[in-house]
Amino acid sequence: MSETPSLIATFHWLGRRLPQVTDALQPLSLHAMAQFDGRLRTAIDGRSEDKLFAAVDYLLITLGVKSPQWRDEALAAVLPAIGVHPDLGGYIVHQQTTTGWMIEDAGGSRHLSQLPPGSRFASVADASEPGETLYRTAAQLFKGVLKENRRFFVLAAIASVIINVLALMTSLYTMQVYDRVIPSQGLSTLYALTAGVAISLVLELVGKFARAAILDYAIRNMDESLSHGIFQRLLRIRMDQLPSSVGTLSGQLRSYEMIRSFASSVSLYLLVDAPFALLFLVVILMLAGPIVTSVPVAFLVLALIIGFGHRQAMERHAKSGMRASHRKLGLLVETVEGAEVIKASGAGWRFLNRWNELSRVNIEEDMKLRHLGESAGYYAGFMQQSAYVLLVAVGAYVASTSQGGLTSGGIIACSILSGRVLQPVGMLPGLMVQWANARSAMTSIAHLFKLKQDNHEVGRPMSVHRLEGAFEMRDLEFAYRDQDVVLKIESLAIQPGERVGILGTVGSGKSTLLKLMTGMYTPAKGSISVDGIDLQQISRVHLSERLGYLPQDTRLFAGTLRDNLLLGAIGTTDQQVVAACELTGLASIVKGHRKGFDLPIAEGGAGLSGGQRQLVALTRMILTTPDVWLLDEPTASMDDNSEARAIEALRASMVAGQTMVLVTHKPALLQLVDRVIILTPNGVAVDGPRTQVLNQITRVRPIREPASMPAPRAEMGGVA
Ligand SMILES: Nc1ncnc2c1ncn2[C@@H]1O[C@H](COP(=O)(O)OP(=O)(O)OP(=O)(O)O)[C@@H](O)[C@H]1O
Repeated sequence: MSETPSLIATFHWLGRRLPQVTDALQPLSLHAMAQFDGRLRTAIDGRSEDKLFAAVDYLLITLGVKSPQWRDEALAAVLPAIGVHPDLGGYIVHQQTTTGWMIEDAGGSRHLSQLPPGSRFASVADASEPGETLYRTAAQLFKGVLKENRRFFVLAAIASVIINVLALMTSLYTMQVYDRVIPSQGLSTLYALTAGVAISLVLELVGKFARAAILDYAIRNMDESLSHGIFQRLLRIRMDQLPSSVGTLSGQLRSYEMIRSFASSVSLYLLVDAPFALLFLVVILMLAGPIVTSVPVAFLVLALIIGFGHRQAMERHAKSGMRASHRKLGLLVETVEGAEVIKASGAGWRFLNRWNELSRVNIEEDMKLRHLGESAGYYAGFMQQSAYVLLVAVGAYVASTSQGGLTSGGIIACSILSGRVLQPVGMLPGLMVQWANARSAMTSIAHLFKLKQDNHEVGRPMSVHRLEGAFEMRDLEFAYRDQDVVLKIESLAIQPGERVGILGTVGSGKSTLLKLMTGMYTPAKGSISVDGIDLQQISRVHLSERLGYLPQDTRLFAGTLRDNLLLGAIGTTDQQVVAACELTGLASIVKGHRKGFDLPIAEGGAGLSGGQRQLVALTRMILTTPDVWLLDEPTASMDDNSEARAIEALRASMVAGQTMVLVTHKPALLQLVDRVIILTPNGVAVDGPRTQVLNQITRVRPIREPASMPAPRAEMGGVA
């Protein structure tokens, strides 16, 4: 087994790549990646093949493969599989072909006539059992995460029993001192009792620390799993299901913090002690009889009634307060994003008015919630004090009127225990405010979980490793959420290898058609398929990999230029990045900046011009080497020179036989296509070979011919 760092690198690549290959798998957490790395290094340093396979077993099990089976040969029936060679490292076997195997390793995808001898193989096909690791509802997620951590709660409950039993000692000690030590002046008994109670106090303290540490650990675990689960759900929401308000959506996601703060609140820890109120009541009953016990019982019931009486109002205010705060967040996002337009149009005052109105509602609801919490708190305090006084009074009455029964030590012990019974009630108001917030946060998150996901209701999405690009649409209708139909297509077929240009007036549905072809949106009616398979049946991850989509509004993300170019790419080498940048002309921007590829890019791509952003997006797309190219106005913000270069870059990057669909208003781009479709909201108006359609348009109104309009190239495929 070699010790080269590149051997480790092949396994690191495998760790990053595998979750994407079978998309039902969970991505590897940083912690798991570190564990995997540690095991790998031990195996490689010790030159132990067994340990190497054990390390890869760890990776597979972490990713959801129940019991990895290693074989000496790859079986076509159980692909995809991973191959491990002790010297060459890890790779993925995707497909068996008539002449060999399609494999993928850190260097990219390749065809091999035979798999490297000495490799062993384990299938990862079983790992994508649907619904195994993904929760369908928010409630399932919360329950699942609680279940995963239940052993910690059992330990915390055991610690609670010990703590509460030890807590009895103080009251019993007091009783013994009053009833035995003082009357008999037994100092040695006092010393022994005091030593005993001191030990029990220390043990109680230790127990409390231990319980807090256990719960802390459990809550941290739950926190990680919940935030992971919620964000993962967000990433899987189908595009046409996403709420139109970014603010509301981010508010809904952020509201998860409320649940966390509820789950980690100190009062919740103390609530664990609540069931022990029953134990204390039993002890009071044994010490002082039913009349005295009725006092804490009556106050406990009364406090609970008052507390829960406040609950409904609290939840109502929490809900409307949260709604206002989500809308405030939405307004904030919109204002920051549109600051330039707001300033230029002098509309600041409108936004300020809306902000003030939302703030007013938000503050009012918060105040009401706080007042309710405070008043419930005052009542609880009043109950505790009254219970104490009444217990002493009733105890004294019972002691005075009955013979040989209750002693003064017994009364003091009972009053201490009664305080313990009512202690959780004092926590109730604060807890209820947090509960009200957590409940409305739960409702928000439940809404998020109700939105349909990619591959909705498809039991096992299909894996595709290559797309021919034959699209077919039948009786297609599409409407954005709760709106009118914006696109109708009775019948449209695109053959593999065709290069199609889509023209049409503003708002005629060109971009919408392209979005539907990506499979990110689903039609309200009718069907859309690629290579004979309904788009929704194909795994979203596989579609994203094989289907290149360049949207009209190019979005870049905070980070460096390199981060943006490599977004989602794995195994792309620096040479490939440089070559793609040379091709599109992005290289001149890189060379012109002191930081080169590390050029910082701010949120949303600020720092680059519109045309530069498009160049980055185009280069990114070229680097992903898709099978099908869906381009929406790829050069809309470019000047003529940049556009000409972008056209050449596209021409050079598209392989013969690949399908391309291009939406454009720019005649120059039409040189890339050999078929033109003119779209209207009511469907396809014109469809035919480029020259014929352009001539037809020119007869109606003159159109500028593309600057250079070469004859359709052989590899562009035939025209319809
Ligand atoms: N996210 C959206 N939510 C609601 N309606 C939308 C959305 N996007 C587009 N529309 C509507 O759908 C219709 C078609 O829009 P689309 O963007 O597909 O047109 P287009 O032909 O690409 O226009 P353009 O040439 O201006 O880019 C328009 O009437 C538009 O108002």
